[in-house]
Amino acid sequence: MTPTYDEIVKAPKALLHDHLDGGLRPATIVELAAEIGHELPATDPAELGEWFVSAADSGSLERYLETFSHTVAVMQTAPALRRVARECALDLAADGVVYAEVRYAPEQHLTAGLTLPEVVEAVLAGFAEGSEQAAAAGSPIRIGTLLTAMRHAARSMEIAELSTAYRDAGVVGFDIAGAEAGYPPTRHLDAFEYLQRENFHFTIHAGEAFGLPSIWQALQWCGADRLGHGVRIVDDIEPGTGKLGRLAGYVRDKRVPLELCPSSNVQTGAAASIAEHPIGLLRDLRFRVTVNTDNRLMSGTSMSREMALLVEAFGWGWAELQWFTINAMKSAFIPFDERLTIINEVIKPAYAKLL
Ligand SMILES: O=c1[nH]cnc2c1ncn2[C@@H]1O[C@H](CO)[C@@H](O)[C@H]1O
Ligand SMILES: [Zn+2]
Repeated sequence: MTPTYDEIVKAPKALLHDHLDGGLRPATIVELAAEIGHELPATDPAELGEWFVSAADSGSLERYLETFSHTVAVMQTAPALRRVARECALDLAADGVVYAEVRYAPEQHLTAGLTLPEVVEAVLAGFAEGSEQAAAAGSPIRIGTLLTAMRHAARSMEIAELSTAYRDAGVVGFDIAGAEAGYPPTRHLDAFEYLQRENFHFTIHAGEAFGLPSIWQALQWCGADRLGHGVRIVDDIEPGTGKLGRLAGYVRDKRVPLELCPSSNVQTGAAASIAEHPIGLLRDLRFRVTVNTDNRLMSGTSMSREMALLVEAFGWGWAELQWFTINAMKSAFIPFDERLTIINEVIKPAYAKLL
C-alpha cells in the first residue's frame, strides 16, 4: 500500500538536518520585521513564503544562501530567537517528527548586541517551551541543537567551545555551513581537533556544491561523524556497474550517515530533479541514507512532504520510510540508550502497524 501524505504525517519521523534560520513561519517573519523596521520583499505571508521558494530556486548554493539575510535579520533579540525556536518545535511536532536536530549559527545573531551565550540560551529556552507545548498537545518531540560555524568566517574555534560549554544543556553537536567552494573544511581543523579531544560529535556540510575532495577532507582530515548532504559521493560510484571507488567504499563500509536533503539539492542544482536524485542509487547500494528538510521555508517543505515526494518518485513504501527513520535515529548525536528507546518504543511499534 502506497503511503499517502496524510498517513506519513501521522507516522513518527526523525530529522537530523534542519536549519533554524531556514524554517521560520512567513507570518512570523512579517511580524518581527515590522517590529524592527526591516524591509522585506513581500509583506503578505503567503506571498513572502512564495518569494523565499522562488528566490532559493536559483541553481546555485551562493544565491540560495542570499535569502537567509531576511531570516537572520529578524532573529537578533532574545525574544525573537525564543519565539522562532518555540514555533520550530511546534511545527516539527505537528508534522509528526519525534526527534530532530536543529542547527543555526550563533555568530550570525549578534548584530543587536546579544552575546554568544545569550543567543544559545534564548534558542534552548524556545525549544524547551515548544517541546512542552507539543507534548501537552499530544505530539511529543525531542529536540537536540547543533551549533554551526560559518565556513567563510574565522570563529569556528569559539563556536566549538560554545558547543561543549552547553553540551549538558541541549547542544548535542557542531557543524560548519555556508558557501562550500573555496572554503574547505580543513580551514577549521583546530576546531575539529578540539572537539575530538572533547569526545564531542560533529557533522560537516560537504559534497553539496563541491565534490569528492570536500567529502574526503571532512572525513579523513577533520574526522566528521556524519556528512551534511554528502550527495556528491555518487561521483565516486561507477555509473552502470555501481562499483565503488575507495572513498565511496569507505563511506559505505564505515556506515557514515548521509544527511540527504532532496528538495534543497534540486534548488541549488546538486540534483536535476527528485526522481533523478542520487538517493535512489545510494539507498539501493545500502549507504546509511537519511532524509532531511534542510530549510523548510526556502524549500516550502516539511519532513512529511520530503518523504511523500520520494514515495512518488521512487515507488517506496513503509518499509523504506521506516528504514530512513531508523537510520536517522541510529545516527543521532544523543546517547545510545536514548536512541534505542525512541527506536524500540516509538518508531518500531508505529511502523509495525503500517507495514
Ligand atoms: O544547504 C546548505 N548548505 C550550506 N549552508 C547552508 C545550507 N542551508 C543553510 N545554510 C547556512 O547555514 C546557516 C546557519 O543555519 C544559514 O544562515 C545559511 O547561511
Ligand atoms: Zn544545510
